[in-house]
Amino acid sequence: MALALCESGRKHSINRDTRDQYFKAFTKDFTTGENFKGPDRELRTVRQAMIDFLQNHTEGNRPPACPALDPIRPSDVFSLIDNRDGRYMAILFESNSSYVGREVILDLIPYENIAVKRALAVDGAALGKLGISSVPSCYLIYPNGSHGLINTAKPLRSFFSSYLKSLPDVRKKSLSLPAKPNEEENSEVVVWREFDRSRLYTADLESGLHYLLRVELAAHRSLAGAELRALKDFITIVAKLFPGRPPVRKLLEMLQEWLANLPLDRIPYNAVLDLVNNKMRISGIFLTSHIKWVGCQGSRPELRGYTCSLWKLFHTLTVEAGTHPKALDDTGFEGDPQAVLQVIRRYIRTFFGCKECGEHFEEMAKESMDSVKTPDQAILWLWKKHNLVNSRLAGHLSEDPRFPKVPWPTPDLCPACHEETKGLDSWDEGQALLFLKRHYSSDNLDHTYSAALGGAGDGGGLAEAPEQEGGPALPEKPGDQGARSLHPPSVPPPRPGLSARPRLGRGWAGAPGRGEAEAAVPLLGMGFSSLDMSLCVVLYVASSLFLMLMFFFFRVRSRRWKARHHHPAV
Ligand SMILES: Cc1cc2nc3c(=O)[nH]c(=O)nc-3n(C[C@H](O)[C@H](O)[C@H](O)COP(=O)(O)OP(=O)(O)OC[C@H]3O[C@@H](n4cnc5c(N)ncnc54)[C@H](O)[C@@H]3O)c2cc1C
Repeated sequence: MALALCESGRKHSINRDTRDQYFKAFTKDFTTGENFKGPDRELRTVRQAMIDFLQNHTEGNRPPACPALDPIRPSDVFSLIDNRDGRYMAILFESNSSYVGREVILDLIPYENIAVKRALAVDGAALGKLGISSVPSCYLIYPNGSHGLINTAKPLRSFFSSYLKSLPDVRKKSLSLPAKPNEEENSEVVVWREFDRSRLYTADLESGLHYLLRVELAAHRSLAGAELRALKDFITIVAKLFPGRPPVRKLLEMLQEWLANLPLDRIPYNAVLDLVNNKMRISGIFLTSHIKWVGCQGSRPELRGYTCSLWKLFHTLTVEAGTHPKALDDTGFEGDPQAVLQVIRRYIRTFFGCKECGEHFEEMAKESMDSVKTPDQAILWLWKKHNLVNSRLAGHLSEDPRFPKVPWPTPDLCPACHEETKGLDSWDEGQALLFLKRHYSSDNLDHTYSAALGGAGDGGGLAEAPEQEGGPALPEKPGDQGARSLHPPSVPPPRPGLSARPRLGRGWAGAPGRGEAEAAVPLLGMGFSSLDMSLCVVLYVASSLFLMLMFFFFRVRSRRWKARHHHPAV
């Protein structure tokens, strides 16, 4: 709860077993706390009691991180306008009994470049001057001195808080990170791409697919058994449901058909890579070999990126399955509402580089994936679990201060999704489902910044070194501290085609060795891949057998003919 953020001394705590006890910050003497006896034990009542307790006890031994919770006078707003301090100043006008102002003040504690105050709607003249006709309302003074009422769809705490958090330059205070050892790395220039949070960017999905197929899978030298089945099923689902551009869809379809018709029970990863790189130079097939994050950009190279794009891909797949019921016909997955989720689950378990993340996901899947009975429930299941992950990771070192982990969609993206029930934020799941179907649909795909579509063989051309702008947020080696579980390896980006295997960080299961990477080098300098060479060997053996058969066939025939010729029937 936000209250805990105010204290640098003891924590206020609630003993839920018996009665609520509160401990003042910086209490030195032994104490059993102060009892609270409210009218009920509802969450809202307890939360408001905590706010009262915090507000009342702060006079003497005030925790330095705790902002003032007492109201200012409405007329003080005018002096705040005159004496601005370069930050945003938000003033919540509310009635005497309202807690919205204090809740928004507490919600914004972890954010910088903004201060929030509250005022009671008692001075009609001042309210009139400010144009306030109803409460609660939020009056905002901008850093440049302009000011006015803000417009939110509903006058609720979550809407005010979300609006204020999303103001330009309002960021989560960053937790101190260990300094990077290399000065040069710090001076890396990252070009920022402006984007619209309400759109889904093709560049993110395609960069994610490139990473998945050419980097994440490359940690597996060869694929057999359960791994191969997990890959086949995942590629089937993606090939049938990926809503992106036709050349990428065609590549996925080709890969899926190849995997589906494979007579072998073990394949080298290089064979997959050859297809992804379109070594056969089939026209109309293309997947970028460049990473270009747009909606998944991080404010630092090690933040966001791949894992963000993976979530977006997964949501897109569940939504496509929910909105195109026939898409999985003839795949063996038709009619199974859990199919997409179960295939995603096996991908995460088998291939996702962040093992710790995979374990968390598996726990959630074990707990409730079986309860999914319709494609719409599958969409909602993934959405809810993603929000659970968001709340678990809020405040984590892997959180990008520019993209705080908050329940999604935020009220500005989907006002209809948010409700307040008994004073607590709640979701309208029907509206959330509609929103998810819109947001993750092909109609919402934005091709801005996506790679120019190359001709045959351009995807992963041999001479092409991939650009890796912003750096992907690589899942990191298992076993490292959770907080640092998504750091990029300190290695150059992979070179698809030529030694196509990336040099991955320690601990990645099956990270390829040098010898294997060299196996992907074109053989005989003639552009033959290992797939081409194995096909040649098979053809060679088959034609030799055929020639030998023909030889014996004609030999036997000519002997019979000779025998008949020398001993004619009488
Ligand atoms: C399956 C999986 C499990 C993970 N588990 C862990 C873990 O245990 N520990 C860890 O440190 N990291 C984990 N990660 C990574 C982590 O969840 C984030 O991807 C990463 O921190 C980057 O966060 P982000 O800000 O880009 O937003 P992300 O959480 O990656 O979200 C990407 C985008 O999806 C949209 N979005 C956000 N929430 C939702 C939602 N509820 N429904 C639909 N769309 C939404 C938003 O547009 C957001 O920008 C996991 C990733 C995946 C794919």
